[in-house]
Amino acid sequence: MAASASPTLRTHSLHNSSLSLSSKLPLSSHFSVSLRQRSTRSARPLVVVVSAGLDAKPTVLVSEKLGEAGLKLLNDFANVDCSYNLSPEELCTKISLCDALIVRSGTKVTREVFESSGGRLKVVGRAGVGIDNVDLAAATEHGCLVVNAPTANTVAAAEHGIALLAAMSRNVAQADASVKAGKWQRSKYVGVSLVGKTLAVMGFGKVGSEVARRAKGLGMHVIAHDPYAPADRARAIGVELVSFDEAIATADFISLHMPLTPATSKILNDETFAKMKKGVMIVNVARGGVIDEEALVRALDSGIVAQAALDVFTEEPPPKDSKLILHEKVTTTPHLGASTVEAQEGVAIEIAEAVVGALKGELAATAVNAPMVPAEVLTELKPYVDLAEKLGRLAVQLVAGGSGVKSVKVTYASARAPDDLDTRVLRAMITKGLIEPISSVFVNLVNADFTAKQRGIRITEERIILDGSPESPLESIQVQIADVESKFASSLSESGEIKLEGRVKDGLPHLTKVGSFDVDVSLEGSIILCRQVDQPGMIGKVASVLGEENVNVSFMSVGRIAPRKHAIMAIGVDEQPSKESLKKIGDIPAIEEFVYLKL
Ligand SMILES: NC(=O)C1=CN([C@@H]2O[C@H](COP(=O)(O)OP(=O)(O)OC[C@H]3O[C@@H](n4cnc5c(N)ncnc54)[C@H](O)[C@@H]3O)[C@@H](O)[C@H]2O)C=CC1
Ligand SMILES: O=C(O)C(=O)COP(=O)(O)O
Repeated sequence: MAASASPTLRTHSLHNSSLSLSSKLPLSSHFSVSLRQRSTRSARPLVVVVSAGLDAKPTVLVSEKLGEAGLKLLNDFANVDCSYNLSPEELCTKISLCDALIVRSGTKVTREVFESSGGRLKVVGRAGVGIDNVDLAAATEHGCLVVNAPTANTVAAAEHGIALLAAMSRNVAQADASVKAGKWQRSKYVGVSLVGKTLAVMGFGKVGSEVARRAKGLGMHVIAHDPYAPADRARAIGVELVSFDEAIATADFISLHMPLTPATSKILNDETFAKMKKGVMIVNVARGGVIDEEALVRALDSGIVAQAALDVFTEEPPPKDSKLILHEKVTTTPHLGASTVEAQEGVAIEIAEAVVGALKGELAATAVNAPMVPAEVLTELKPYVDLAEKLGRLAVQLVAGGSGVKSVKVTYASARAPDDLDTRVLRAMITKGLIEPISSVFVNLVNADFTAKQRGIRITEERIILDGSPESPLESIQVQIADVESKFASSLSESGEIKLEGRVKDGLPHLTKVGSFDVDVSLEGSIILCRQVDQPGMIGKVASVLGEENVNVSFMSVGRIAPRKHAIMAIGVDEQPSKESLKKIGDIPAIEEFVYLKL
């Protein structure tokens, strides 16, 4: 066995993962960005994704118009069904035949869609930024990864914001309609200048900062409000970050660029309009729901808001008789922010690559409902990911029928500083190993914590901080299941939990401890664990039973507490022995108990 660094007595509890995944994972695009910003190890952090486990060509349903370049990428890999304008019922019917779904903002991917998929839907790709039309909690619960294309339409949306700002300040839409109606009303459509005016950018993310940059070029004084934006990024382009109240009270123009979340829903309402400068002008290319539309009509009527230019609406398309749409001080476009030729090609490629990659089980850079793990961290953890799943798989098979798994403790021994070892992937894989052998649930990184919680399994994690070299991320992983009976009593620790420990040796996962016995078994194929009276000839006896049935033994290892007392023999087998052979092993007089475990 590899010499392990000696543990110090310092142990500390990491965190209790019994929280549901959905409550911990990003529920809005801004959250996923902030996670990304936290990563210091990689410029482009990635996410481990679902392996779709597809034998045949997968089917991808594209429910809204997607750029040709993206369709080509999809067609090279999958059967692509482009069905636009599906009713909710038609979508629910089709989805059970699809492995992936690609949408824009016009398709509502509701809980019913995930339920109707019968577990086949593995990835939803949003060809754009906003994922407010996708029920993320339902996606997570169904183990479905949601990816978006967060960058390719940023400039298009920013340019549209500027276009609306300029058009609105000079009454372009109203004047155009008037000329077309045969009028020539030069004095009616005198506008206001942008130069020297204060623009408040609400939401200083990708689009907001591009709008700010362009507005600076127009000679505007730009301030921004964004509780999560780093001040240095704002400073770098000469923008001051201010409070919400200060932004709306000092602005001549307000441009909205935040995601629609519970916190931003109707953030412009009667109360906040009342705090604005009389005559303020408002641009919205974010989401209709961030404005209370009825309150906006009142603010337009009272003159608080001089004009509004809106690309997005609470209901799309809005009702034809909407007072807001028909208001003479309102300029509208039908959600065109992302609709440039260039942006649509870019978005289509970005989403097609993400969806194909996810279906292949590769890493996804733009997952919005799974933890982000930088690529190099993942590469390093790969053998430990295998080890984690296999330990979970073995541990749960040791549980005697009838005793439900409730409490699992995972202990990581490592010389790395706690902040330098991200265990979310390992925890998810242990959960997968624990749950999949005893259920029909497909567990992945997206739904692992949620599934564990749903099944009442509380997983706690602990770290043992080792002295020694932090070169390797982990020395060992230990999985303990408390308050259960074991099929194999020798797997119980002194305090009565099922306890397994594993290590990575030469890049391969090994089982290194069962209960209090040291063993050394490479974790592949299947394993027979026997407890026997430690005496000569035992290995030969078991091997000959297996040999008679032509079951290939890949390795054997014996661990004992003291010579000539009890020993545990771990035998790796390539084929599954018959019941008769297993019985014969059990009948060998010195064998006190044994168990057959599949990996
Ligand atoms: N009209 C259209 O066709 C398009 C609309 N969009 C929408 O534009 C919005 C922004 O998109 P991106 O800039 O790409 O997203 P982003 O995630 O890069 O930026 C959003 C910013 O809003 C901030 N934010 C979150 N909560 C906030 C709050 N309560 N107050 C102020 N700021 C808050 C976040 O910290 C983040 O910096 C999204 O709603 C997106 O759906 C994006 C592209 C096209
Ligand atoms: O990317 C976004 O958030 C958008 O709003 C663009 O929507 P669309 O893809 O044009 O339906």
